[in-house]
Amino acid sequence: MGATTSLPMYAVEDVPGKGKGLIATEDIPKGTRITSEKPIFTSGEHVGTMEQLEIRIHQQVGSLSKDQQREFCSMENIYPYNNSTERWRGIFRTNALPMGPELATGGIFLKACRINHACDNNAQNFWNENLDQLTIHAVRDIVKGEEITISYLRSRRNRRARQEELRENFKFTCSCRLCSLPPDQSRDSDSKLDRVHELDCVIEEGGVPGLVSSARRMLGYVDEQVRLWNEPAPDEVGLVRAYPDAFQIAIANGDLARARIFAQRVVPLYMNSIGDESPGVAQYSKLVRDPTTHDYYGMSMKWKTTLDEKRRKETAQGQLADLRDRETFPCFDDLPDEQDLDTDYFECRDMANRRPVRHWCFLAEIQDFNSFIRLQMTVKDVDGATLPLFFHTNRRGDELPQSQIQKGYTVAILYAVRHAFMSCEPGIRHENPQMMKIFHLSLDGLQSLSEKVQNVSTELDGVRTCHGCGQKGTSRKRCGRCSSVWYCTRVCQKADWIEEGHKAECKVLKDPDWRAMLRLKWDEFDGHVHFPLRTRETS
Ligand SMILES: C[S@@+](CC[C@H](N)C(=O)[O-])C[C@H]1O[C@@H](n2cnc3c(N)ncnc32)[C@H](O)[C@@H]1O
Repeated sequence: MGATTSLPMYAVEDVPGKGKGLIATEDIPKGTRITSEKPIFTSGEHVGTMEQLEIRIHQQVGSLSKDQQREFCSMENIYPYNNSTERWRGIFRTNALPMGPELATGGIFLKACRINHACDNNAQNFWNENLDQLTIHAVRDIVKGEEITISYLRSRRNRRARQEELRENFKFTCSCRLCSLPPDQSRDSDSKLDRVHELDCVIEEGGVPGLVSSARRMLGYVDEQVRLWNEPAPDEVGLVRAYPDAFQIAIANGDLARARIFAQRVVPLYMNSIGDESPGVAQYSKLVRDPTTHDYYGMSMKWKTTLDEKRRKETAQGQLADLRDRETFPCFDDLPDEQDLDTDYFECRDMANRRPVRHWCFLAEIQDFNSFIRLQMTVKDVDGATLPLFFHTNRRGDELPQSQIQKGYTVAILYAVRHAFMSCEPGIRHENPQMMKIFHLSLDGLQSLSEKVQNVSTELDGVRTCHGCGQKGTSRKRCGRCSSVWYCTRVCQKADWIEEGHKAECKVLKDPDWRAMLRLKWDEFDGHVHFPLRTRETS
């Protein structure tokens, strides 16, 4: 892949209505490097005005060989001119191809500049800074006799926008396959391209902060783009733009498993369109090996996964919630800010009417507390960050019973938001006691318990796992207090109670709030829930 054969696989020929163009002289499979070449001259990097460009081109053309000058002068010029300097500038502006993504520098390439445009191009031009050459790769299979085409457009918009851009910049009306679709198919194609463009704009508008603050929404948009680019058949030119976005969203939120999958999808797409010695292929191959090397890694860990782990799916039917799931049980940094409309958490209305799109719960372990004027705690969150928690309850009797609060217990706050205190210290200001609950277990104990419940309380074909020794069997001996765990023998049960700490867990397992927390459909919001927490299954 990416190799150029010694004989060119194309010929420069007259193409009706387009001047000259490149025609394939053999079948060219997708991914083939059709040509790779150095410019005969460039605009240079810092050309500010037309006059400067004119001077630069005059000097450059003057120093070309006679053959190169002849070739250059035979190129198309769509601009009027009065003298040779203006003519050369016109030829340069008609033909120069970009050397880099910034479009700041353009170059004249004797072969590549002969390639005409098509909106559904079958080849792609790319300035490869590793090779210091411009490459042209086939992005689709090209058959012998077919014209080789690239896209002159910044992005693929609807038919009208494309035609306007081409008329304005290149003075021709495109009649490619996409521009010549029958009206109903053209309408379908336009509405798909309009939607892709609309999604591009929203993703771009969110910028880097949006990758975290609106991660779910952004990934949903990219997912929609991928679906659109796959209809009716995969369009690699579109997909190669979408997957890097998906990678960035996953890595910015700590989801190594998905980030790696997205990086894996980028690599072959880049190989096909820009070649295996391109910086993009090197960059994404490295990210497949270790996605944590990306700059955005660590911005947030709310979707944290290890490389080989599958991200846990939303609470599926019958599946219990996982207290280690960072989306439902976020760390402090991933909570929405009191002042922001974080669309990962809220529907996009105004601040006064923001409505959650799902439920979430902040979990933290109590490190210290006092109730000098108001109840105040210092807590440690799921990421190990320490922060203050202040309670402002105005209704008398709403305060939490002091007996419930102890160092080492875990506090759970529904719909928690970040608050900046007068001292500028970040923390949580809490007002509604119904949104808070203290569990008499450490945070780690609570998280492990949710895992254990998932693993040992469920039965498969009548087979259960003994909570004491871990062996599988069909025993019917169940803890009579919490009814949540099974044992193979009384000996196992006794040992678990005394030695393995089931005594402390049992209290939590019996708690209806705990049971409801595991069974709540956290992703389905149809009104706020509060403590005492009840779901249809637990009430
Ligand atoms: C970079 S040149 C391409 C090579 C050019 N055809 C030649 O003969 O040297 C760009 C110019 O080619 C013509 N051209 C390119 N693509 C075309 C298309 N799809 N339809 C009509 N003219 C096209 C336009 O005049 C455009 O300004």
